[in-house]
Amino acid sequence: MTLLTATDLRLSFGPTKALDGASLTVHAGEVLALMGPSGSGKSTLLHCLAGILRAESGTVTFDGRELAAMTDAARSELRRTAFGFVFQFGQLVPELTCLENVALPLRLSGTGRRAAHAEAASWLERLEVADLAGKRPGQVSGGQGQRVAVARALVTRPRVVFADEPTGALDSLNGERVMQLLTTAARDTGAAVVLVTHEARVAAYSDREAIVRDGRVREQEFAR
Ligand SMILES: Nc1ncnc2c1ncn2[C@@H]1O[C@H](COP(=O)(O)OP(=O)(O)OP(=O)(O)O)[C@@H](O)[C@H]1O
Repeated sequence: MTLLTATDLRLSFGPTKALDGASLTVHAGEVLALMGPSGSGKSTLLHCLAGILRAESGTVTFDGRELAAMTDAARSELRRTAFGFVFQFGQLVPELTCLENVALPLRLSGTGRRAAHAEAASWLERLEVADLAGKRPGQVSGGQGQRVAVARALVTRPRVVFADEPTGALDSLNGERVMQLLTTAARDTGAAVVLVTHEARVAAYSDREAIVRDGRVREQEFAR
């Protein structure tokens, strides 16, 4: 089932054509890796798909709704409820404990403190970092922080998780483990994952690879 579609996206930053007619389809529940050379437009495409950036032309449709036609409030609501995000670093709130960080998206959606904390604790356990619940992000390692970030991205049971170089700051062992945990949890909950990476061993966890070159999606391959 088609979940998210980008059609003929174009977006320039000054003279740089970051997207130059990019089209892509994301199917429900699949893990899709966006690969390609540095500067080819992968992050820009991810941000347009997630409704963070708006293309100058072209359309992005999620579940039959065109993002650009939605009000800002509706788009924010969609990002909060249907989308999860994992970035390379810096996405955890430093003043909050790991448990509070994971509970935050639920609290913002109106879930009570006790229920949000219970759900967050179960996600920390799933990501094998239950022992970090009371620690602040500054007190945990990079790999542990990314596990907490994955828990936070999945706690609302989103339809899509957008991950931009989620293992980019980790060594290969930690990176592989984070990818295993992310893809297993996403498959368990039925979330699709759109993943930007330049590492083949990270892309190996995907169902499908799309190659971005010069602001376009050149190939979409079924990896395995
Ligand atoms: N905010 C911005 N302002 C100016 N130029 C930008 C901006 N964002 C992206 N670009 C430019 O647009 C092009 C595409 O960038 P993008 O980050 O999407 O590429 P990428 O494929 O994700 O690269 P990398 O693999 O190095 O992260 C690059 O030439 C980049 O320098």
